[in-house]
This record gives sequence, structure tokens and C-alpha cells, in this order.
Amino acid sequence: MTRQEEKKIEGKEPAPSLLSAIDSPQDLKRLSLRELERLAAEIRRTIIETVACTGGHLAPNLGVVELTLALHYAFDSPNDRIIWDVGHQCYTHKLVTGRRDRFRTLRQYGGISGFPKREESRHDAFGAGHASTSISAALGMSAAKHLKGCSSRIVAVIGDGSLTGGMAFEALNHAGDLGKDLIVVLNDNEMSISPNVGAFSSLLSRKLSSRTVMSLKKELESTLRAIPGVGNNILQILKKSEDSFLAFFTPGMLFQALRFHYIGPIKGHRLDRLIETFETAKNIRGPVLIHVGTVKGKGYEPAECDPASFHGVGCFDVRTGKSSGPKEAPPSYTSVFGRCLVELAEKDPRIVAITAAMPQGTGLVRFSELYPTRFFDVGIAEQHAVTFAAGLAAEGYRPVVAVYSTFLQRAYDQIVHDVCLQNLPVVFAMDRGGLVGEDGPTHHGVFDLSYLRHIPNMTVMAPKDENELRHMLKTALHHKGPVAVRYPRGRGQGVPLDEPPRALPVGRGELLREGDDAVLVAIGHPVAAACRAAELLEEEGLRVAVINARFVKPLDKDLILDWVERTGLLVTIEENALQGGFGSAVLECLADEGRLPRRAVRIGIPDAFVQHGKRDILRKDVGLDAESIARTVRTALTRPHGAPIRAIG
Ligand SMILES: Cc1ncc(C[n+]2csc(CCOP(=O)(O)OP(=O)(O)O)c2C)c(N)n1
Ligand SMILES: CC(=O)[C@@H](O)[C@H](O)COP(=O)(O)O
Ligand SMILES: [Mg+2]
Repeated sequence: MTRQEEKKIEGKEPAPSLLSAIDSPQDLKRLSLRELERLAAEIRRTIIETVACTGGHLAPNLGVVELTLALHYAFDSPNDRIIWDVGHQCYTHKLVTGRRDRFRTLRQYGGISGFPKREESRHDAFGAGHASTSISAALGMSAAKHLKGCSSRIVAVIGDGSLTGGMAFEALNHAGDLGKDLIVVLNDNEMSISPNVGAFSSLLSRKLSSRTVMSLKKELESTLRAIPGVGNNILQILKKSEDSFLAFFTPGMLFQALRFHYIGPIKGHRLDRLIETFETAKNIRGPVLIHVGTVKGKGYEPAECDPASFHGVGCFDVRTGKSSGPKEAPPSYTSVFGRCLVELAEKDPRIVAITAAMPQGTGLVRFSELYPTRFFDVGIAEQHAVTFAAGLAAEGYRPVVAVYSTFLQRAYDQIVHDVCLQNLPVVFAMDRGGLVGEDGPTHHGVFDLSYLRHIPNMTVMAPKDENELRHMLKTALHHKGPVAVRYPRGRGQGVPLDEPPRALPVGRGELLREGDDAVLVAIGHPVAAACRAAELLEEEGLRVAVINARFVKPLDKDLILDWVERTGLLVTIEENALQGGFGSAVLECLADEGRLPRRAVRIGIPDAFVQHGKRDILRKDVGLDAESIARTVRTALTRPHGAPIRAIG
């Protein structure tokens, strides 16, 4: 790294590597405070250099280097359990728990995950990826520890953004009631992905300077002393419970009310203060909350200046912080969605947009700037987002919930109970539908077609490209009931965009190619691979028809039936779980009509979690690339009747 690059990274002159001697957290315990500080600087450099090549969650990890070292210095992992919320900030944890030499494989196919995984290390006490789960898991472990009578300490590390998730409050409520030993470390950097939102976040940010508190105390003391008789007694009581007095004026009052012992806020980059605080907390019985103030992106100037953009990054140039990924590319599905929603909202004042703490990721920033009163960021609170949308719909608005497919899983009952049962016109704009790549199994949006299509009143569609996404958004906002539009992460197909977007006939697919040997019925992004497979097969003299189904529900039954009967071989293709997915829907429909084809094969995600890695590798693994589809069709055509046909990945 050049001197120039060194300047970008706060920290000391490069010295002999301390990290190379850290094979487990035990090795930390023999370091002096000065050495720990040097180690922190070295780890910071390592994270920056690695993430610059692999991509990943840079700013969150730079903010917890000292916090992580102090935790592993003060506690005794894996005997003591450290549970990370979301887990996107676990890179330092991984570096000091035996994965230093594999760290360069971060998020790569076959490499280490970007999140904690129990099967990856004994030090990864609990897997993560979705927010707000750590306190529940930690409390469960604490209850188990008490049942087993073992002395392990249980520590949950949760960010201020993740603390806006409802289940975090459910866990705090339960922990205060159970009274079991539990340490919750609140990593408060005042950021979610974007600046944190919500009343609770502003409570947390209430920073009373020590001078303010001192003058408050003095004033209160002189007032109480002036009260004849009782004044002094009250003063004595307050002096005895000084903590409660302080807690009343600091964020701690809420945690104290939940029967947590509150410590903080403390400076999250001071190793000495952190270690001292953790050592103290180890000896406090019952639930403890330690409020730590950190800087997201700490120690790398571009990330400190713009933590939202450096929350999750692709490859970048360390010297400039600028992306080094492909420059010219078709617009992303997300940006096409965001622009289209702005266009439609211009003409329809009933349209409102809702995000759960992900305005950037879902493409709603422009909408929020143009229509601030019609934009709602509810924080990491997907369940609330859905029922909040239902409330808006009940009052005649057209809410669009823009959400990643995987995170919408959290609001399944709200979709059933509050939206579909009441047949309210809520639009679910489901981004990251299908495989997402390096975030891996916690983030692949591969269950939504299954978990939505069986709900009465729900309409489910998926566009073959970004142009059709615009038509589907228009269709959804014209529809009178609940509707989900699901589209993939990343760049579109680079097709021209029709102006203006037009409503599609609901339940109608489109025939893209004719053919007599087989019919490929595809939904969403994989339509392109199906067409490519048909071209490959045509080179061998095989003519297969291709249908862009457009709708998972309602299916275009007539179109599919017609071509199944013409060809005799049905191949369904989806980037969704095969279990209960699109292919199942087609077979159910044909069975109900008493017209199951002589031969059928479903191509999609098998009954297993798909690991992390580049999407083209993952698609090949599951047989969703054009060559694999062609191979599956070729095999199905040559296989004797009655023999089982399986997709070939
Ligand atoms: C249920 C759920 N919703 C949304 C996300 C996307 N997400 C990942 S990290 C993050 C922000 C977390 O903020 P915080 O907990 O404060 O951690 P920080 O990044 O600030 O360290 C969000 C919204 C998620 N992982 N899980
Ligand atoms: C950790 C987390 O859940 C988010 O940061 C997520 O990784 C964002 O995914 P995208 O990179 O697809 O926006
Ligand atoms: Mg935060």
C-alpha cells in the first residue's frame, strides 16, 4: 500500500504484523493495550484491502474493530457466546477466530461467508444475515445455560438500526422479565444503512454532555436542599440511586424500565474503556445493556464521509474509494423501478411508497425527495411496514411496499391476515427476487413465489426484463387487490424501455417462440436463459417453444395447456424453490384439468440452501444457465417414456 493510501487509513505506521500471530482469541489476551491498538490498525488495513477486492460490508466492519477486539479480550469465546446481529460486521471476529488465512476468500464461492455461520467456526455461536434476531437467540442460550447450570457468558451485539426491529423489543421485554444473565452490547453509530430513523433512534442519540448532567444535578440538589424537612431525604435517596438519576436523563431510562442494568454511552473506539466496561459487566447479575457509541466507517475517510454508500460495496480503488467495477452497464432493475414509480406517482396522488430501512437498496431515494409526504421509511420493521401499508390502502391510498424478497419473509402473516384476507390493494415491489449472489443463503429471494401464490386474493407476477417490469408496475397499480411484482438483483437485460408503461392483461402470458418438440414455460429473469437454450437446441435440429408466463397467479392456463398438448414435453423454469413454486403451480393446474403431460420436468432451486458466490456460478450449479437447460431438455427428449426426468445442474 502506498504512503498515499496509508494516509486514507487512520492508524499507525506499518509495523511487524501482530495479526499473523493471532490464531484464536486466547492470543489477544497476552497483548498489551498498545499492541491491541496496533492490531486494530492492522486489522483495519486488512479489511479495507480485502473488501476492495472481494466487495462486502465495509463501513459496518470498520466501525467495530476495537469493539470486537475488546469483546474477545474480555470474554472467553467459544465458551462464552458472542452473537452478532445481522452479522455483516463480523469480519474482525472472523480474523481473530482462526480465519485470517482464509479471509481473502470472503463471500467468494467456496470461501468463507460474509456472515457468522455455525458450521464455519465454533466461535460463530449463531448464524445471522437478517436483522434483530441476536437478543432472542442470546436469551435462548442464556436460558439454556441456566438450565444446564453452566457458567458461560452470553453476549449479543446489536446495532442501533437492528434495534428498530420488533423482535428485538420482544426479546428485551422477555429478558427483563426472565432476569437471566445476559449482556447486550448496543453498537450505536446512528446509522442503519442510511441514517437511522424512528423515535427510538432519537432517544438513543440524546447525548447529554457530562457538563449538562453536572449542572442538572447541582440545580436539583440546591432545589431539594431548599425544601424544608423532606428535601434532604429525597436528596439522599437520589444520591443512593445516582445511576437511576443519570439513566433518567440518558437513553438508559428505557432500558432501566425494562429492568436492564444500563451502562453508557461509552466511546466505542477506546479499547481501554471498552475492556474495563466488559470486565465490569461480567460481574453484574441479570440483563445488562452496554451502550457503545461508534463511527460507521471509522478509519477510512471515504467511508466515514459517506457511510451509507460504503455500507455494502463492490470492488473499489483504496486510494480513491471509487468503485472499480464495470462502469457502463444497463440500468439496474432497482433504478428502473424507482424511476417508473416516480413517473406513475406524478399522475396518481394516491401512490405512496414504503421502505423498511432500505431507501437506497430499493430505489426509493428519488421518490422520497420528490414526494416526502408520501414516502415512509419505517426502519427495520417489515411486519409493521406491511400492516402500515394495509392501513393506508384501507383509506384509499395505493401503497407500494418496496422490499427485498428475503426480508418480506418476516411479514408473512401480515400479508395473509392484514392484506389478502381484506383484499386490500397493496403492491409488493419485491427486489432481489431469486439468487442474489455473495450474500448467500440468508439473502437469496428464492421462496417468494412459493410463499405468496397459495394466498387467496394474491396476484403474483415476475417480468422477463426491465421493460416488462415497468408494465407490471403499472398493471399492479391498476389492480384492485393485493399484488406482488418480483424482480432480480442487479442489471437489466439492456432492452429499450417502452414509453409510457402500459397495463398488461392479468393472467396472460406471451408466446416468444414456437416449436413442436417441447415447450419451455419460464417466469421472470430465467426467460432469457430459456430463449438462449431454445437457440442452442435449434442448432441441433430441435425446435422448442418458449412461453414467458408473466404470472405465477393467475396462470395463463389456456396458453400453457395448448402448447403442452402440441409438444408433449413440458419444461418449467423458475429462479425459485421447486417446492411449491411456479412449476408446481403449472403441474397442479394441468392435473386439475385432467391434462397432465406425458413428460414434464421442473427446473429451479432444489430443496437445499444455495451457498454464497457469483450468481452465474450458482445458476450453473442448479441448472438454470442456458447450457444446462438445453442439456436437460435434450435428455428429456431422448429418455424412454416413464423414466424419471431430473433437471441437470
Ligand atoms: C430483517 C432485515 N431487514 C433488513 C435488512 C438489511 N440490513 C442489513 S444491515 C441493515 C442496517 C443495520 O443497521 P445497524 O444494525 O445499525 O448496523 P450497522 O450497519 O449500523 O453496523 C439493514 C437494514 C436485514 N439484514 N434484515
Ligand atoms: C447485510 C444486509 O442485509 C444488507 O446490507 C444486504 O447485504 C444488502 O444487499 P444488496 O447489496 O443486494 O443491496
Ligand atoms: Mg447502526
